[in-house]
Amino acid sequence: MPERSAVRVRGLEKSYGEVQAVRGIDLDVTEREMFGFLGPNGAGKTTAIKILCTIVEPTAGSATVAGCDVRDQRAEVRRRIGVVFQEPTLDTYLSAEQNLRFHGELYGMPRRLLRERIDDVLGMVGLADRRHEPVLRFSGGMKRRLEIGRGLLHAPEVLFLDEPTIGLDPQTRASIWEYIGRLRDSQDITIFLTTHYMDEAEHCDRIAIMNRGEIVVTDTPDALKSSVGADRVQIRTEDDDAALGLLRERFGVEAAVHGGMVTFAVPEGAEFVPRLFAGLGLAINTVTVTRPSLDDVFMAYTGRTIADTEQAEGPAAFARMMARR
Ligand SMILES: Nc1ncnc2c1ncn2[C@@H]1O[C@H](COP(=O)(O)OP(=O)(O)OP(=O)(O)O)[C@@H](O)[C@H]1O
Repeated sequence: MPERSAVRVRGLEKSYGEVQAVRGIDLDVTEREMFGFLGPNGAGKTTAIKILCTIVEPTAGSATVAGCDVRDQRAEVRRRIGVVFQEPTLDTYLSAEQNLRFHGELYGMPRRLLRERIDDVLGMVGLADRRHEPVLRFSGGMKRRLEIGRGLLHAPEVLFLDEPTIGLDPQTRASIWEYIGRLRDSQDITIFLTTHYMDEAEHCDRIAIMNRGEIVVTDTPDALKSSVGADRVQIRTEDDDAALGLLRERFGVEAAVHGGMVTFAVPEGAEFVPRLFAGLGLAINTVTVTRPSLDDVFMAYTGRTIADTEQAEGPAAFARMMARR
C-alpha cells in the first residue's frame, strides 16, 4: 500500500508585518515518521508548526495534516492532532488526572473511553502513581511528560512537539527522549517536532534544517552528515611510516600523521575499517572513526553554526568553519 502523507506542505508562507517568518516551504512527512525541524531561534519553526496546528493562518501556500486542509478543515485537523507547545499550559492547581480529564472533556471524549485513556496515558508517561497530586508539586520533567501524555489523550494521528525538552536539565531531557522513543515504538503515530538541539535532532527519522524562514535541506541525519563529506579515521599501527605508504598503495588513500595518529578521511569510515584490518598488512593497535556532526551539516548549508546564528556572531563563525573543514 502506498504511504500516505501525514503532513503535506506546499509553498507555505507567513509574514508578520515586515517579518517574513516562513518563506515558502515544501514538505512531505509520511505516516509513522518521526520528523524534526532543526534550526536556531527565530528560524520560523514554531510559526510553521502553528500553521499546521491551525493556530496561525498562513499568508500563502497550502498544507494538509492527516489528509485535512489546515485552512478549510480546521476542526478536522484539530481532532486528529495532539500538540505540546513550548510554553507550559497545565493547570498547576489541578491534579495530573484532573488536567487530563479537563482536556478530554474539551475534546468531547465519551466518559468511559476517557477513563480508559487517562489510565493508559498516565501509565505511558510513568505518572500513574502520582495521578492525584497537584501538578505544582511536579518537577519540570514530570510536567513535560504530563503535557506529552495530554497531547496523546485523544489518540491523535499526528503529535506536534515544539521544543519538547526546552528548559530542562540534561538528565531530564534524556528521560523525555526515552518516553518519546517508547511512544513511537508502541503507538501508531506520526511525531513532528522542533528543536535547536543537535543531539535531539539525531532521534528523528528525517530532519529539515530551517534557517531564516526557509528549509535549506531535508534528509535523514545520517545522509545529511554523509553529504558534508568524509568521516575522519585515525589509526595507530606497529609502523606508522609504512602505514602511510600502504594506505596509498592498497586503498588509494592519502594519510598524514596528526597528534601521533595516522589520520585520513574516507566517505564511510565505519565500513572502511573492516577492509582496512583485512587489507593493510600491518598490525593496527587502535582505531577511531569520527563522523561529521549535525552542527557541521548546519554549517555546511548555512555558513554558520546554530549557536553562532543565535548569537548573530556573523563572519567570524564562517571563517572558523572554513578553517576547520
Ligand atoms: N506573533 C508574532 N508577531 C510578530 N513576529 C513574530 C510573531 N511570532 C513570531 N514572529 C517572528 O517570526 C520569526 C520566526 O519566529 P518563530 O517563533 O517561528 O521561530 P522559531 O524558529 O520557532 O524560534 P523559537 O525556537 O525561538 O521559537 C521571528 O523573527 C519572530 O520574531
